[in-house]
Amino acid sequence: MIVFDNVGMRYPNSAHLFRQVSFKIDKGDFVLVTGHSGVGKSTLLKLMAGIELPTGGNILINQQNIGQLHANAMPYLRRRFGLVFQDHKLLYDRNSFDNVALPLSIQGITGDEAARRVRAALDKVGLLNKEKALPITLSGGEQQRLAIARAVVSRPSIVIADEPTGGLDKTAALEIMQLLKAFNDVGVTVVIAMHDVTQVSAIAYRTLHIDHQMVSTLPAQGAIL
Ligand SMILES: Nc1ncnc2c1ncn2[C@@H]1O[C@H](COP(=O)(O)OP(=O)(O)OP(=O)(O)O)[C@@H](O)[C@H]1O
Repeated sequence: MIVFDNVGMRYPNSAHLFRQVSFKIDKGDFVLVTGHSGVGKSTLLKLMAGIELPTGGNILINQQNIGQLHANAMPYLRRRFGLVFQDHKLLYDRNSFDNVALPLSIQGITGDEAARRVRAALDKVGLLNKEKALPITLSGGEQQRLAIARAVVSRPSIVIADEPTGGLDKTAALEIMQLLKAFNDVGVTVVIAMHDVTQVSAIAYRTLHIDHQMVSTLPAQGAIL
């Protein structure tokens, strides 16, 4: 569970992005973070994942206050999260298999166990037949699916995706959303930042809308696929 309790955030030498923001995301929720460009969607996701720390208030991840965590504990917290960025952050000199294996090798998981988990993740995103392909040879949608495989290979309980459908056509965008929904259907909490929600109207979700330094919670919208 993710709890924001009176959270404030301002970058150095900048105005406040948020003031006294409070909300709760329950385990298994499927949440969209919406708002216009520059309003702070990416920052909100970074705060959730402990990549940025708030300048006020408290953020709790599964009852742990991340502001009070020892620096040594941060890597363990981050393992709960699978992160998907709009620009993929793939390694373009490594093939698909190696890209997905990377988070496992950082955790010391190698050999047969790693190979089994990498192939299971590639299979889930429909890229098992592309394990030897370099990312540059994949389409935009396939690269994004590869980034999702890399994000879920460590079996995170929360997947955070920043504009995961950016730059994709409607069909590829819907595929990505269905994929994220499939992980959500087996219990993974999914939080997605998205400025254009019209692409995903067929998916049920809760919305956190950011406007004027405030975050409001809107009820579920759309219909189940
Ligand atoms: N590391 C940083 N240091 C200083 N300012 C930052 C930093 N990161 C973001 N900002 C500023 O904070 C504001 C919010 O940025 P953020 O990326 O969170 O917005 P966003 O809603 O995700 O935007 P977009 O939809 O365009 O991606 C912007 O004005 C941005 O310039």
